[in-house]
Amino acid sequence: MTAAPAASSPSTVSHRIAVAGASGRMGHMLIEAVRAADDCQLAGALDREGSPTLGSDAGAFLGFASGVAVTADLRAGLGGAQLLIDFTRPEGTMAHLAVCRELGVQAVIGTTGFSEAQKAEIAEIAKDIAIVMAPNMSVGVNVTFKLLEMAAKALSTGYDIEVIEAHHRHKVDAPSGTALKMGEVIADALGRDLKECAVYGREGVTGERDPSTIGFATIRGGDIVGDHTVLFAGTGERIEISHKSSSRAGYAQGSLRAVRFLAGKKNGLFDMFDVLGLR
Ligand SMILES: NC(=O)C1=CN([C@@H]2O[C@H](COP(=O)(O)OP(=O)(O)OC[C@H]3O[C@@H](n4cnc5c(N)ncnc54)[C@H](OP(=O)(O)O)[C@@H]3O)[C@@H](O)[C@H]2O)C=CC1
Ligand SMILES: O=C(O)C1=N[C@H](C(=O)O)C[C@H](O)C1
Repeated sequence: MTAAPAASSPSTVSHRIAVAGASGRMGHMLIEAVRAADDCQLAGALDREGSPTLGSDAGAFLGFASGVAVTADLRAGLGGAQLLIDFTRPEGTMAHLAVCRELGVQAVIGTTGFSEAQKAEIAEIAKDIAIVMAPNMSVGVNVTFKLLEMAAKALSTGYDIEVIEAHHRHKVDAPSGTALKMGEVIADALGRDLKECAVYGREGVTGERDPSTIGFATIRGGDIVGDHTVLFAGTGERIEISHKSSSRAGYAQGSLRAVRFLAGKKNGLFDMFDVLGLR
């Protein structure tokens, strides 16, 4: 009888992953998730120039030696990796992607706040390398997008639609990428263009609500991980569809599902609907 290889034996490791924003909230979560996954291996860790973590072991915050030093040298950080997981800022992601393209490294992008021009550039880059990009990697949020599509179609007249989101005090973009995606899903389901019907906050004498609009409200405070509610307000009733994250672990686990989905793919731009089979 042949013994099965140990779960952590090198023969089971198939995904060599670099993590960008290695000292960030998501960077830490991802390094921990990669460490815990039998089929993943940390192959690079990036932080930007000036970061106090440069040169230290990427696992130090967990008290373990990963053998990977945090670097700001993109070619050194990506050289040994098959894939980059990037949760940073749009300008950082764009710089990282340029090197990924050069080296043939795939990418899972969780960063939010891209401009339309940056999104178009990412679609161009995806002609050369395979990319999964999504404003929210959690399974629950992506299922919520599907619920919203169904609700919007069923409640297409007589209901005012408002997207309300709350996040921690450190978040720099608003509305959240997830809230914007919720707006897009609803607008698409209703045959509207979000660019034309979105209302981002209200102040002063606004006049009565235009029923064709989709409103957004943003709350920032404390350590809220991420709450999203879509309100369909009708006459005599309200429907609320909510998702609340109480941990970032779901974003990291979703990212690893995206890593596995990309295995063997040469190019193309995908999202979590592709990864989760929700399209
Ligand atoms: N898709 C999803 O499921 C999720 C997406 N996000 C998104 O991920 C991103 C990061 O979130 P979070 O981890 O909370 O943020 P943090 O601020 O905690 O971490 C960001 C990391 O990126 C680094 N960074 C910032 N700017 C640059 C740059 N120009 N180039 C390279 N690195 C840079 C930071 O370095 P430094 O510390 O030096 O500034 C830090 O290490 C946000 O856009 C957020 O919206 C977050 C959670 C889930
Ligand atoms: O910055 C965050 O924290 C989060 N950002 C993402 C977004 O902008 O939607 C996803 C999640 O809500 C957490």
